[in-house]
Amino acid sequence: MSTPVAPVTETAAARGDADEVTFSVRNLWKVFGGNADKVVGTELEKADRDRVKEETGCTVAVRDVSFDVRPGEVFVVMGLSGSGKSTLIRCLTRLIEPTAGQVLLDGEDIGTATPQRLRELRRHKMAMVFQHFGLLPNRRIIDNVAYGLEVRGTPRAERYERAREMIGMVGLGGYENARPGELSGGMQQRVGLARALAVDPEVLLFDEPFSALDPLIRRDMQNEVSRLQRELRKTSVFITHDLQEALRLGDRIAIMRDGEIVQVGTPEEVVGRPANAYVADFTSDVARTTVLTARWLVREPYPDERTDGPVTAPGTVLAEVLPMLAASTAPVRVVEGDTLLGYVGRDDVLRAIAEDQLDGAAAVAAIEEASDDPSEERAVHSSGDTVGTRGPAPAGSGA
Ligand SMILES: Nc1ncnc2c1ncn2[C@@H]1O[C@H](COP(=O)(O)OP(=O)(O)OP(=O)(O)O)[C@@H](O)[C@H]1O
Repeated sequence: MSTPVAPVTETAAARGDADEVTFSVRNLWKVFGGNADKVVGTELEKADRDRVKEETGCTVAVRDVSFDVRPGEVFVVMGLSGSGKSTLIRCLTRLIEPTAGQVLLDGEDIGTATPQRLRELRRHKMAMVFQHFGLLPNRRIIDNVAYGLEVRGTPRAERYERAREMIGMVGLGGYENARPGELSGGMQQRVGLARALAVDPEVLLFDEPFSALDPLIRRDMQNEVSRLQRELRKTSVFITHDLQEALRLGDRIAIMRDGEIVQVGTPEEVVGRPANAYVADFTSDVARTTVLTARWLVREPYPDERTDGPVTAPGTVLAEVLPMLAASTAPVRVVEGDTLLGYVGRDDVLRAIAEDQLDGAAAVAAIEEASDDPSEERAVHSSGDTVGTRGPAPAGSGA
């Protein structure tokens, strides 16, 4: 092929510059109960939650969690109720004191910050959006949005100007003087969002912000967050128990189970190459063609294959690649900027669809079989990143 083909690694696009990190979380633990010191650093560290509870009366809410959040990314933490998501996000700001481990924000150790420094960080660097909005009911919308700036001591005219701007940004222009009780749930959550954005934080923390909203409004709010994210590129940690929400919003998703992170990966990695049977089961209802993109399947051309097919971007989902392939006998050319990454043909997409037809049980069984090798299991847990056995080989590997 005359055009250079960039190496395609599974997470290169999502990872960006791996050296840059906003949040760095290392071996974080939260054990609720008076005997926490009898758990971390003892042989009970490895015991399951029930045994720890039985022997010490403690609840292991977060267990030895490590991950990095990179500047500008939306890092979603997803898990069922009780998996430890809320505890984890609260440990990031020390709203809950971690039992052990380290949280660095831009390299600064949150754990050793003085109460005053912690207040400064919470006021200037981070803002939180809660499930139950947390609005002050007797204050007007504009006062609620300006609240964080008021606490910071920003002059009145300046904070109202900024609040008005943010209210406009979330689509609530005209409601400045209304009270929260006069607004619908979705609108109140927009106020919550405007309030968080008003302080121009470096990091936005979302704790199940849309769980109380009905499905259509919820969808609306997800689109709103996506739009704002495209415009503002705020580093965000987003907690949800809804897989579709995680897939829609996350640049990367961490899946939690019983306090542990079982996989961290892009939506494609989590759906296309689940790290274990639990994740496979979790994602088995997701239509792969709506999540996997051309980048996932891209390959070198076969000998004598036509190379004049339609052009598409690597981020195009397979559901949209399909009609292009139906209209052309040549494979699609996957192009990013000026670089031809490679090709995706009918067979490639058909194979991906065929895998989608595997029933959940078959997929889970295949993964269970693959993860019988204990070294693989260790790899998943030690790196915290995706190390699966399924998925296509990268282009250039001869696959
Ligand atoms: N203050 C607390 N004291 C004792 N146990 C707690 C406390 N807070 C949470 N837990 C326990 O820690 C575990 C993790 O709870 P957490 O609320 O973090 O999970 P979650 O994934 O956010 O669930 P949900 O979505 O239901 O809020 C649960 O077993 C919960 O009962």
